[in-house]
Amino acid sequence: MNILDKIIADKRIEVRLKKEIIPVSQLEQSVLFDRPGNSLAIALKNSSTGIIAEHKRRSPSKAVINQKVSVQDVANGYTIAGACGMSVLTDGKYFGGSLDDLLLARATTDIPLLRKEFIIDPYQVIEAKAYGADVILLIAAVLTREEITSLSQLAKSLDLDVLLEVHNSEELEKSIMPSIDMLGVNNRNLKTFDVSIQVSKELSTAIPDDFVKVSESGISTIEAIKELQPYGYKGFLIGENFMKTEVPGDSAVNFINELQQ
Ligand SMILES: O=C(O)c1ccccc1NCC(=O)[C@H](O)[C@H](O)COP(=O)(O)O
Repeated sequence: MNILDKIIADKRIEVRLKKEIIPVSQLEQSVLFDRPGNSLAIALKNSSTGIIAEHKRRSPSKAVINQKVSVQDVANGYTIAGACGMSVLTDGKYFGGSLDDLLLARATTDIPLLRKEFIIDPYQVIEAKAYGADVILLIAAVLTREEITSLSQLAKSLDLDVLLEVHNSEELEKSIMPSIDMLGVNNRNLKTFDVSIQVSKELSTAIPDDFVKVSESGISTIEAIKELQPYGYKGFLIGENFMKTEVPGDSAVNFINELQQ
């Protein structure tokens, strides 16, 4: 079993248990449930830099990245840096994240927040809204077209943006639908962990112009972004490059300043 299959198998158990502990009716009572969404797609369209900065403590491909910084400091730093949005990993077992991280980020910043999660069930979309997300991630590699349709339509009904992630042309073809706002090309193969921005370049022409294009993973230089912009990319999801430093917010400030020059 590859790591992605393991993550999804664990996620199915986690979601089944969570539904028994916190029913949907309780999630819907969250004060954040009626909060209007702050669109990441619009922020990216209007930005010349397009950085989506991620909070990521650890990952299957890099055991420990940063266990020391507080999510509030990171959210504050990314906001000061002028990031278009912040991605918050909420998976506990493989990434050391939590829904509390999302809540604390929400309490700290008004910039669009992406719930970075392995979403396989409508319950997790409702949970994302209840904990303050503005955007959900759907990963084409683990969902059928029918699941992508129903999960993305639910998200839209809750005023959440949808970032759909693909890694190859088959995943892209099955995912094109009007309830998707942004198409993210993951430069990391989630089964082998190989990373190459060439993947974003190769898939770019197959992405229809009505979707905001986002390049995800393995981005650590200004040059990589300058290389990807001519392919139509407006968003750049960066995790490890910021989080591996002592003060991720300061690294984001320097990076975004340099990108603007
Ligand atoms: O990062 C991993 O090792 C990973 C492994 C398996 C599934 C997902 C994984 N990462 C999630 C992400 O999409 C990245 O955190 C995100 O794109 C940022 O990537 P990076 O800038 O390379 O940290």
